[in-house]
Amino acid sequence: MIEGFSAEDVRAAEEPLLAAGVPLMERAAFGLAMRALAALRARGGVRGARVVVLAGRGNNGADAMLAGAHLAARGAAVSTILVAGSGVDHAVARLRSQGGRFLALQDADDPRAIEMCRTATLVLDGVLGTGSAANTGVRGNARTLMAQARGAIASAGAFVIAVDQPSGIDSTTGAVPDPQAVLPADETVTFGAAKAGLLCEPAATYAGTITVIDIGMGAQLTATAPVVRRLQVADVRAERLLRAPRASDHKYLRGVVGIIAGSAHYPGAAIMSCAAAQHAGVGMVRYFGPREAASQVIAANPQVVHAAGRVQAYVAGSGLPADHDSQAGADRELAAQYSASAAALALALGTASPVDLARLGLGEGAAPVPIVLDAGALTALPRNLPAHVVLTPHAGELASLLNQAGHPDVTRAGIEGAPLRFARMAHGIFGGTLLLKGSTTIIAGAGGVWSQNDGTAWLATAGAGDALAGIVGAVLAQNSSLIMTGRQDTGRIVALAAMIHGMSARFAAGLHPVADGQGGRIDPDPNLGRPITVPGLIECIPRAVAQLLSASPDNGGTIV
Ligand SMILES: NC(=O)C1=CN([C@@H]2O[C@H](COP(=O)(O)OP(=O)(O)OC[C@H]3O[C@@H](n4cnc5c(N)ncnc54)[C@H](O)[C@@H]3O)[C@@H](O)[C@H]2O)[C@@H](O)CC1
Ligand SMILES: Nc1ncnc2c1ncn2[C@@H]1O[C@H](COP(=O)(O)OP(=O)(O)O)[C@@H](O)[C@H]1O
Ligand SMILES: [K+]
Repeated sequence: MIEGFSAEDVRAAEEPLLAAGVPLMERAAFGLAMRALAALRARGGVRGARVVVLAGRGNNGADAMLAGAHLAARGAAVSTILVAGSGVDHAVARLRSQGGRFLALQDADDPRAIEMCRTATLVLDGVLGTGSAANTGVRGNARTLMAQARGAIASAGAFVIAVDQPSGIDSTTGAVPDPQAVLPADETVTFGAAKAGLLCEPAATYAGTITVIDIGMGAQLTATAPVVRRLQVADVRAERLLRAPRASDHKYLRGVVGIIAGSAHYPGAAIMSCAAAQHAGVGMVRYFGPREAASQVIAANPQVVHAAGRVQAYVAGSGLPADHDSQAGADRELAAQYSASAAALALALGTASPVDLARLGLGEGAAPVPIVLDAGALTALPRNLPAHVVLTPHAGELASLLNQAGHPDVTRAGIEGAPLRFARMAHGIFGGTLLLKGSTTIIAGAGGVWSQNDGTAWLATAGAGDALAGIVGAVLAQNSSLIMTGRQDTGRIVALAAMIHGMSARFAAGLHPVADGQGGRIDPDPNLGRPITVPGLIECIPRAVAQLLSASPDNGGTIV
């Protein structure tokens, strides 16, 4: 599990250690230097490599310079641009004593600074860390330099390491107030604990891979709730969030999903959602829809059952248009789908009428089960939804929901610029468990906020959301009784679904982890790979599930 804390909480955790004389900065700088050495070794070696340190006047710059001193001691040519004209004295002195050279920036347009960047092998961005008071981005000369240096550093092909965080991001929220002046990093080496902002967009895009350096303050943070968490493969295995079927299982014990999606005019979403749910390992998928749509769904997925009846979770709304009234008025099939979706929501809320129950093929006394509300089911929502009602909007759909809820100024672009903030805001208004789709998926629920980025940008393809809804439905169905009895956090299970979806996409795109030759694994750059289609993604879901199960003690498989 990666936990992301607020800058404030990390600073509070550091305080007693600093007061006790624990050398946090030395440890941070050493850890940073080790990562920098690894990057240099992978790029032709350390001796003679040109390292440029961008150092602000605070402790972030000091970390970068102290790491620079380690690199200089091993033969790298280290040049430091003191972007505020000066830096922490003892760090300047240490680096100077190892032969480091300095440019104290007085003129933001000093051509020598850009020239240094243009020939760099490695850049350490130590302009600003958690000490940035206001959410303004980098200011002053440093701002001008950062904006100009970006192009020069990119043209040099230099490897960029952000020290603690990319300078100018908001450490806690992930906001990037001045994107033109933020240097995109290949790796962020962060100290003590991940900062929450690194796990959230848009900052996450600038952070690259995140390495947390243990500087001995873990114990100080154990009592502090993280702002965000990220589920990892090892967590799924350790917590047994997925289980392989037992010899005694029959299909009803493995979970049944009911899918209320699509129509004869819009069958694609239903086909993909049903297929995704089935590939994620449920015992059965029931399709609730008109006969003509069902025949298309079954032609594509012969195992799907077109008969109402008991399920452990519903998925409603994928492939149904959002403008209910005009659509449903003209189309009886759509009207029937909307009312089935409303009936399933009523069942989840415990307010289903006999008519609702009959529509779902259930008898009196049927118990509430979890439900996913996607696309066309995401309108006119009641408030204070229970956690087992899962909403899966993208930014545009969330903007409409918030507009309807009395926030007319919220826009899609606004949400994309601050997904953590708006996901929490929407969760505060509607309750339930909210999954906000995007390049990083944010899940806000009663148990806290999760941020998953297991996918690839190849996922930005039509139908990927329909597959996600099916996978969420499948894992909810498999965990239905745990969720409904309060023994499992819905958000954690929804984060698992986002993870399965992302991993499947990476497999489909050819982004398989590879062995590093030392018993470890290297994840390839998620921006490489190849185009995917949603059917291709769906074919890879079993492989993702297998990987998540493989090392669990009762399964004994091998890592794929
Ligand atoms: N507290 C500690 O002992 C530790 C701190 N560490 C490092 O220290 C960093 C925090 O250091 P500081 O608190 O000194 O803060 P920073 O180094 O992040 O920045 C503070 C300096 O930047 C300037 N500044 C603030 N906002 C600015 C803006 N918007 N534009 C331009 N300049 C701005 C301020 O004048 C101040 O001098 C962490 O990110 C981490 O890198 C690590 O060494 C671990 C231990
Ligand atoms: N750039 C990206 N990087 C990673 N994942 C993405 C990216 N863009 C979209 N996704 C994911 O792809 C899916 C798209 O869903 P959605 O927007 O509902 O598409 P559709 O309506 O076509 O199915 C979501 O799971 C989203 O998180
Ligand atoms: K920094």
